[in-house]
Amino acid sequence: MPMIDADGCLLNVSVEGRDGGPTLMLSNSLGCTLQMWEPQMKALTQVFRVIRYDRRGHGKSNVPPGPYTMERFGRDVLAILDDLNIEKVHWCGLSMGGMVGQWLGANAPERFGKLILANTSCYYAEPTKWLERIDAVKKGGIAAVADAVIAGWLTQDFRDREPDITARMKSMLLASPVEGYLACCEALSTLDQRELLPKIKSPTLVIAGRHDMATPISAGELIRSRIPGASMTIIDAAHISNVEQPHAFTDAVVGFLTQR
Ligand SMILES: O=C(O)CC1=CCC(=O)O1
Repeated sequence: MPMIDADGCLLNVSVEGRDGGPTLMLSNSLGCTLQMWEPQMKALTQVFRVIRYDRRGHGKSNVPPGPYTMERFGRDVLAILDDLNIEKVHWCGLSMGGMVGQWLGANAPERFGKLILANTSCYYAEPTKWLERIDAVKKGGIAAVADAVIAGWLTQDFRDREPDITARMKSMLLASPVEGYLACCEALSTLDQRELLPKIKSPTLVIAGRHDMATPISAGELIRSRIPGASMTIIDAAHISNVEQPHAFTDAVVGFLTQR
């Protein structure tokens, strides 16, 4: 896996899949590494060259001091594409990954074919919940918020049915570097990309989770309504819908990206 330099921050990047196929870039949720896409990799790599990466502050990437911004996260992606000499990709980002996708679609449209913005938001009407989370993590580490976060990621039904997957997701969250996690929460506390959305010209699919309380269907609907021509699919899942409903998620991604 290459480490790619984005303005002095080394980012952990993985490139797999079909050589010469169209390229799809995947972008993670807060507190997740590129491993979160494991349920999709077998199917996606048969059709696409797939780029995954750990956002700065996460996984095996460096953890420079915050604050971070959506622009910084977007420029990190452009640095990865430049380093790999890749002109244009499709984008699928979940949660924060969808927020970075909004920034990129509006600010670097020539680099993106189609966009998939899953379980995401363009702003938070109640940013105080991020300030409270920052406070709790500063006092007690990520363990202080882990159970509540996991309850938002996966429905109770899924957690009862799939304790091993749930435990793996919790370990991934708990392994997040605290400084990186906090710097990302700070970026979320000031998020407002509502004015960017009408600038997005790429064909866009918004995916929402029927049981997602973190970025509810109404947040997805707001994004859909502001991006010209965007469509929306609802999956029977909570926030991390690609893990909770891997087949439905993969089908939605492949169907949208391969349709003419
Ligand atoms: O981790 C969460 O609580 C949910 C979330 C919101 C933005 C994001 O990336 O994850």
